[in-house]
Amino acid sequence: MRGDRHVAAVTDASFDLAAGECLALVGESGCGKSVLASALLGLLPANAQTAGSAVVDGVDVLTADERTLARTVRGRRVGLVPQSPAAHLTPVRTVGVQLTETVRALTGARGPAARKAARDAADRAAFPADHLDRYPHELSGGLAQRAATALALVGDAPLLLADEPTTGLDRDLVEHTAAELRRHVDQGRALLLITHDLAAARRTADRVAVMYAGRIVEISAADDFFDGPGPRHPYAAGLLDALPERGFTPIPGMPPELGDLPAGCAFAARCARADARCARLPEFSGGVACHHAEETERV
Ligand SMILES: Nc1ncnc2c1ncn2[C@@H]1O[C@H](COP(=O)(O)OP(=O)(O)OP(=O)(O)O)[C@@H](O)[C@H]1O
Ligand code: NI
Repeated sequence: MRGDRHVAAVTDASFDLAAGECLALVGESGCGKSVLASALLGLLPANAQTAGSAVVDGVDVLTADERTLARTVRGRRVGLVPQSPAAHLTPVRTVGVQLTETVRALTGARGPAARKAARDAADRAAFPADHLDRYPHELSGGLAQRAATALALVGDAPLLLADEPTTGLDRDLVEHTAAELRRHVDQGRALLLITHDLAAARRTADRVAVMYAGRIVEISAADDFFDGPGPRHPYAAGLLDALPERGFTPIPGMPPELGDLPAGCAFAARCARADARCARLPEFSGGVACHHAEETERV
């Protein structure tokens, strides 16, 4: 940022994701989820500084040059399911034409072969073939979502990245989108699902990663997280308790400014269990970053 100031948008994030697995990345607005996703697509702003590595199917996307990213990563190794399909699709071209263009760009196929590959991608995303000649504004929200997913599937990328794919959709459509994303996982793709919607995460994910103030503070199996024994990090427990069906109890206070983080645990100021140890940054170990995780009952 201007002057010498900087924002630690994502710090020490470490996780792996296997084929056929879905990891849900959850956390409050501004905690760094989308920045992490942008890093995996090589789409960080030009002034961003990175360290470490993020290997997707053999390519380190943090150090790869623009040409490598454009030719081998975006669409080919990582398929993006966008947050707002209506804004992602080109308004002046039909879905079929957009799909065919994407096939050409990613596979080099031409003519009938390209059109067949476009129809196949539509089919895999459950987009109806008789709607391929429609323009985006002629589609319902659900069909626009499937059209955008079809575009993400064209390059047969082993990793799908979905940033808030269910935001703004009504309940039926959320269920539907979650089920369809899960189907792609069951067919062998890896899915990083970024979401505010814990219900959608529960429906789709094998594991849950909770992010707070730029750090992953807990990673656990979705079954453990949602159904018991429950989250181990007090922040993760707070997120669950804030759900309407779990008492609607908000976490007191606000997350810290990422440009002005405390030296110790960033959650301590809002945490009922905070004590002197929390002035020191907790190590991430055994799936959780909290000084209290080992010695007490799960919260
Ligand atoms: N180019 C940038 N310059 C300065 N700060 C940035 C930049 N990009 C992101 N940030 C900051 O990084 C932080 C993380 O943003 P990010 O968009 O990843 O949050 P998020 O978890 O995706 O939130 P949301 O749930 O609202 O989408 C925010 O505090 C944001 O202001
Ligand atoms: Ni975001």
